[in-house]
Amino acid sequence: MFKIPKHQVAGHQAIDGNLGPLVDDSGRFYKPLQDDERGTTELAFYRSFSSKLPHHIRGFFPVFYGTQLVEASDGSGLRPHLVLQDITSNHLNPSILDVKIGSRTWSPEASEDYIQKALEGDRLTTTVTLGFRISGLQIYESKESGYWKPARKEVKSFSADDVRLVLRKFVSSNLEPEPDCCFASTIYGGCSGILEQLLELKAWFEDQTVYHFHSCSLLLLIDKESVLNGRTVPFVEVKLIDFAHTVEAEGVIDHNFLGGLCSFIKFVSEVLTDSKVSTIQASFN
Ligand SMILES: O=P(O)(O)O[C@@H]1[C@@H](OP(=O)(O)O)[C@H](OP(=O)(O)O)[C@H](O)[C@H](OP(=O)(O)O)[C@H]1OP(=O)(O)O
Ligand SMILES: Nc1ncnc2c1ncn2[C@@H]1O[C@H](COP(=O)(O)OP(=O)(O)O)[C@@H](O)[C@H]1O
Repeated sequence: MFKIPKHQVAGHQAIDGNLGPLVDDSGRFYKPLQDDERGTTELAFYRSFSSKLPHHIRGFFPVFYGTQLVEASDGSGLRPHLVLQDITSNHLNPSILDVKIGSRTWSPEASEDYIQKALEGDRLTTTVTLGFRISGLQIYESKESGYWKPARKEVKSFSADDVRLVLRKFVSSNLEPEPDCCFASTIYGGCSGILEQLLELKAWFEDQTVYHFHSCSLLLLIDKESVLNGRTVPFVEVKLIDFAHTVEAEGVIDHNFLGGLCSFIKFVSEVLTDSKVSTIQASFN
């Protein structure tokens, strides 16, 4: 039984008769293959990536189960879909950030029209200034208030300060008036926290000359309830998604992705450092 994903935060959506991804009850995510070269590019990536990446890096990608003909969400009939691991399955209230990495979201091989359209989006968002932009998000606050899931238009207008605030809210038990960042040390810090995972990815990007990941996103998923429940290992995942513009690197490092990743790491580190300073100050008061 296919359903519209409950926890999708960006990208094309299977609502109002549009073409978008579907999920099933067994933890699989079905992404429709686009008709143009974006579909063939993404399929070629998923078919080849596991043999080209070192073992310790493969876990940063959703598991790929092949393709399947599925009734498309826009009513256009059977269409091949990528069958992927649904990263959100098994989580009742995940908080999710989709962060599109790179100060350039287009591949040099793209058409002039596509480059112009992408450039406009890059300039209007923090992509050019920060080397990344938040593409979408949902943050779970509580049973009473549910999720904060700002509209696409609001997300696109985020400034650098808005990004800082979002990164604070992501690891807080409250969103207003001032996020408390009480989960920062467990979720951003720690030996399997987000920062450690990003640094592991960065170490690989400093060296890898296999792919250039244009317009690819980091999907950060956390489950604050797992921290509250005192799980020894809280649920914190970092995944890479969207390879519709990923091309072979031809022996050159992906400086576009690497630069954006370093910039994003700096933003996350600052939230962690500030939260430690606040904890120390509070202990003196
Ligand atoms: O036109 P938009 O604004 O919806 O652009 C889409 C992007 O949305 P965003 O600008 O980040 O909100 C969208 O980005 P997200 O996945 O939402 O981060 C994709 O980049 C999509 O392109 P493609 O299918 O990967 O080629 C983009 O779709 P296409 O227009 O290239 O089909
Ligand atoms: N494997 C996955 N499991 C769960 N959710 C996913 C998965 N891949 C993508 N998503 C969700 O779908 C959104 C859009 O995915 P993406 O691959 O970027 O699509 P598009 O090419 O339409 O931009 C992401 O922001 C995320 O919320």
